[in-house]
Amino acid sequence: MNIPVLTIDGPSGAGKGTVSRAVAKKLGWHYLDSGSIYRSLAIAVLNAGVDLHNIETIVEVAQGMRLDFECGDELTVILNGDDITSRLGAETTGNTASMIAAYPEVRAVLLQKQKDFQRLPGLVADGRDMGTVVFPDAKYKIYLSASATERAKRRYKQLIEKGIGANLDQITRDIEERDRRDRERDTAPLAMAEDALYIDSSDMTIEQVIDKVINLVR
Ligand SMILES: Nc1ncnc2c1ncn2[C@@H]1O[C@H](COP(=O)(O)OP(=O)(O)O)[C@@H](O)[C@H]1O
Ligand SMILES: Nc1ccn([C@@H]2O[C@H](COP(=O)(O)OP(=O)(O)O)[C@@H](O)[C@H]2O)c(=O)n1
Repeated sequence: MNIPVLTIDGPSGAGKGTVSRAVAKKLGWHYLDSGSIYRSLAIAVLNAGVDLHNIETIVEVAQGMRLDFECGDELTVILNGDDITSRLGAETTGNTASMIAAYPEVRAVLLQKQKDFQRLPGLVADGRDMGTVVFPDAKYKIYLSASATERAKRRYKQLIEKGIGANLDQITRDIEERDRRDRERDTAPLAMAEDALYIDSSDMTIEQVIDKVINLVR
């Protein structure tokens, strides 16, 4: 398939979403926020009151989940007819997503849903395993990171700006715990693809990161 894909993988708070959206807009390409698929499943599982160790039922919820993405200025996500956008960014959602994302059976159900986003004229795909598992043949691959302290500060600021109560120490602990879980899981762990370009954004502005990524593609 000759449809170009740019993958941007990395840990929580590195700037993947911000950079991916800006780059997709500049290039006129589609955008896949794969984390929002795992986050939506987390909400579906929490809504259904399923025990997070009950893999079989989580897989059934994933199979039956109907998701619609509406791309305006902000991404709107409709889960089984309900607008869940306001719940997507919560830390509980991200942490639950990271727990259920560790199950290979869950990842297998969500794989094709993600591949289907590859459409002309191109795709920017953001996540943990975009360059390693979902789009291993992608033409352009980035691994975007930043120190855990810097990522926690960014996440804290982002939550406060959204009017969501947050505690910096708790967020730092959550980020470290999520990093560990995402890196150590057996299936599709967070890892840099061998052919990816590594960018550490700790001391870079958002614009500097966007320029670097655009230069890679052009
Ligand atoms: N280079 C940067 N410098 C400062 N803040 C940044 C930078 N990149 C991203 N941010 C901010 O950090 C927060 C998290 O970014 P986001 O794109 O959601 O990260 P990710 O998708 O990797 O979790 C956002 O509020 C964003 O504006
Ligand atoms: N491609 C992906 C994307 C997300 N995820 C999981 O989903 C969680 C939430 O992803 P996200 O990209 O929305 O999280 P943030 O980086 O925005 O904090 C991650 O911690 C991962 O465990 C994944 O396993 N694979």
